[in-house]
Amino acid sequence: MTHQTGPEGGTPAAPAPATPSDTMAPAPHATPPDLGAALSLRGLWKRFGDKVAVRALDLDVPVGSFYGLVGPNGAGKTTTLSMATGLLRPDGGTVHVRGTDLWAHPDAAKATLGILPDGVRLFDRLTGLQLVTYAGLLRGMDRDTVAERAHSLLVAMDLAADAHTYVVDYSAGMTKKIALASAMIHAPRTLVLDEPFEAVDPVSAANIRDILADYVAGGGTVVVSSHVMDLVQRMCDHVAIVGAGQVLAAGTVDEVRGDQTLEDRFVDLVGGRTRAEGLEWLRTS
Ligand SMILES: Nc1ncnc2c1ncn2[C@@H]1O[C@H](COP(=O)(O)OP(=O)(O)OP(=O)(O)O)[C@@H](O)[C@H]1O
Repeated sequence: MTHQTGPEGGTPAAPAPATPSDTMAPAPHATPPDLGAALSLRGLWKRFGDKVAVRALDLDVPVGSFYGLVGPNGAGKTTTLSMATGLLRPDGGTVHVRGTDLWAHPDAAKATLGILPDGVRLFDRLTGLQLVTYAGLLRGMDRDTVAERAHSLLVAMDLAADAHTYVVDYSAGMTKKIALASAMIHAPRTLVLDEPFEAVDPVSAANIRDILADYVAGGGTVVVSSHVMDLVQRMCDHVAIVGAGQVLAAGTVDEVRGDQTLEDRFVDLVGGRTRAEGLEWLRTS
């Protein structure tokens, strides 16, 4: 269980204290990072101009968990994962990857991570095979191992027939899959995947779920952000619901959802259901 949950499990986490001026003051209840966790975030803050995207966010991802991060649009999921993986420097707070302070020792921490960022451009003038190979060589792997794994990954992602197609000519789903293959080639201990199933067809999604489940069964840790509650409920063993840059609830999926579906729990915590008023003009009959 992550430290955000109360003794009852998936109860809402105490809201991080918003200081009157929204300064990056550490939370008074601050607990030290969990150095045994796959990922331990403490007091993360990120601002974009006047907008506070992430506000004193704490999260612990246990080793060997399949962790879902869910939240409404603009909740701060991508910003959090970007800070947690070394892509975006936090304004405040710390990130520990299995006990290593990521922002103090980025090379050591990042070597153990595989990352599928959201919206980051790939070297799309390479073929799929070249891109995955390049990712392996960049990680310092030898050519024979890279060639062997690249082949296996392309088969697993159902991309073998398009191994020699330029990535720029891939569909959105194919691009997602080749980026995922590139994130996995060095057999990282932790995979952090931002919306890995977006635009991916159902058969490929099921194949990817199997690959990730095997990876977790073998001791790996997966963190995925997703909007698809049903998928998270079926696939993940832990979940954090994020809203307005804070963790609203976190723990095992059963703890967080209680006797509700995860989707109902999500709507309860996040709110925001609106009645479509003023759209009468859309009715055609
Ligand atoms: N580079 C940026 N510049 C300015 N504002 C940003 C930037 N990146 C994110 N934001 C803002 O920070 C907030 C959190 O954005 P973020 O992308 O982290 O949300 P998200 O939970 O991943 O959303 P979604 O589910 O829609 O992908 C949003 O209000 C967004 O507009």
